[in-house]
Amino acid sequence: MTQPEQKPVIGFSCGDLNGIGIEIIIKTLIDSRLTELCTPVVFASNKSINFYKKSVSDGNFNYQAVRDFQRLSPKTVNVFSCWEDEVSITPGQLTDVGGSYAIISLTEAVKALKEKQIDALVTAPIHKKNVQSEAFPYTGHTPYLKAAFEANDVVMFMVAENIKVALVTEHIPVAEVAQHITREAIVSKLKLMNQSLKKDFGIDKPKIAVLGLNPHAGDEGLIGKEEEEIIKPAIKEAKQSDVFCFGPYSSDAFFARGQHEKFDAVLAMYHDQGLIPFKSLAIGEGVNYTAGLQGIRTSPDHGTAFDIAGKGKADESSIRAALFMAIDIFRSRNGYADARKNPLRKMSAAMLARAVDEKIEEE
Ligand SMILES: NC(=O)C1=CN([C@@H]2O[C@H](COP(=O)(O)OP(=O)(O)OC[C@H]3O[C@@H](n4cnc5c(N)ncnc54)[C@H](O)[C@@H]3O)[C@@H](O)[C@H]2O)C=CC1
Ligand SMILES: NCC(=O)COP(=O)(O)O
Repeated sequence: MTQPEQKPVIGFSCGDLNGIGIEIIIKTLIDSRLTELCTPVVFASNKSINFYKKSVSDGNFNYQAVRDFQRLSPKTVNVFSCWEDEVSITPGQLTDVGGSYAIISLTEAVKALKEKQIDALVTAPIHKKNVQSEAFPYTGHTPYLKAAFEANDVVMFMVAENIKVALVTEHIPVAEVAQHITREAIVSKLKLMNQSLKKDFGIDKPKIAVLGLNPHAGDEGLIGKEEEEIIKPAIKEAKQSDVFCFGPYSSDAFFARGQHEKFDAVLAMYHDQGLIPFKSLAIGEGVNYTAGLQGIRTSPDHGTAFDIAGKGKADESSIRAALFMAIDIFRSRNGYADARKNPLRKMSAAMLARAVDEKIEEE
């Protein structure tokens, strides 16, 4: 892996072979100026890259194929060959092949992230259904990464310039949401958000809003008890752990009235409660970040988009934002560590004034 002051090595997993993943990766990395900021490594195969090169208007995408991280070129895009097989690529179709090669790419990339061969990983979208297997029983990248890194907890953090939204529950049926809203889960997500906002986004004293679960945040217990019995006590507990958090707020008007602008981030109770306002306000430039993980993983905020796959119509703005965010977080984490290397630097002037010099006995 690179030294902090050098440019980071950023891996890309290719996502579903029949989705828009490889197309948006090519559309992003075709801009050769990016190699001044990072060394990109795409986990895929030459043939799959060549297949999608055609759907990019000028098709003029240069790369070098590698099988050894020692041979990465810092001057061009590197394609790390994960398979040599002849694979049938059928854009727009939900096939086992599309899913299984997505997982080959992802597992190879995550291995590289864990072994610090790459500094951060940008994942292109997978289809949740066709990746299911005994080896991959996960409803997405987030739970897979949590298991791969043996993390106690992680939080799905949707991040854009103008809005940051994290989720308590992710990909579970709506019928099961309420039973997963627990005090422990909320406190854990709040602590992870707080830590991530400081360490990854450089916000010293983050201010977090917590949404309610029920209409009108339960209307003082009339329309559901979760706010009174679970969410308010969780906010109180998190505050005692130095998390500057407030709520629960009624979610229906929260974003429409611009309340999110008064906070550094918002914790939503379930997927659509957070992602509908997020995607509407991030206007195509939102990033899905897995906070709480030792490794850095970002992703575009959209899915496989089978309806437009292979047609050259996919917009790469979100995956480009995911790449820039991965680079920023890499820098921010290193800066955070550096700034705290010497605790003396954190001492206030008053503390320094009160400090008494250690007596050094003369020989
Ligand atoms: N990070 C990941 O791996 C993600 C995976 N998914 C998965 O993707 C699959 C399809 O999900 P959907 O709900 O249909 O959402 P989707 O994001 O794939 O598509 C929704 C609509 O947005 C359009 N769209 C999406 N990305 C676009 C882009 N970059 N440029 C232009 N148009 C774009 C699509 O054409 C479609 O009309 C599901 O299996 C879902 O679970 C969804 C979100 C993230
Ligand atoms: N709605 C976000 C999504 O589907 C991505 O999930 P994950 O793959 O990042 O866990």
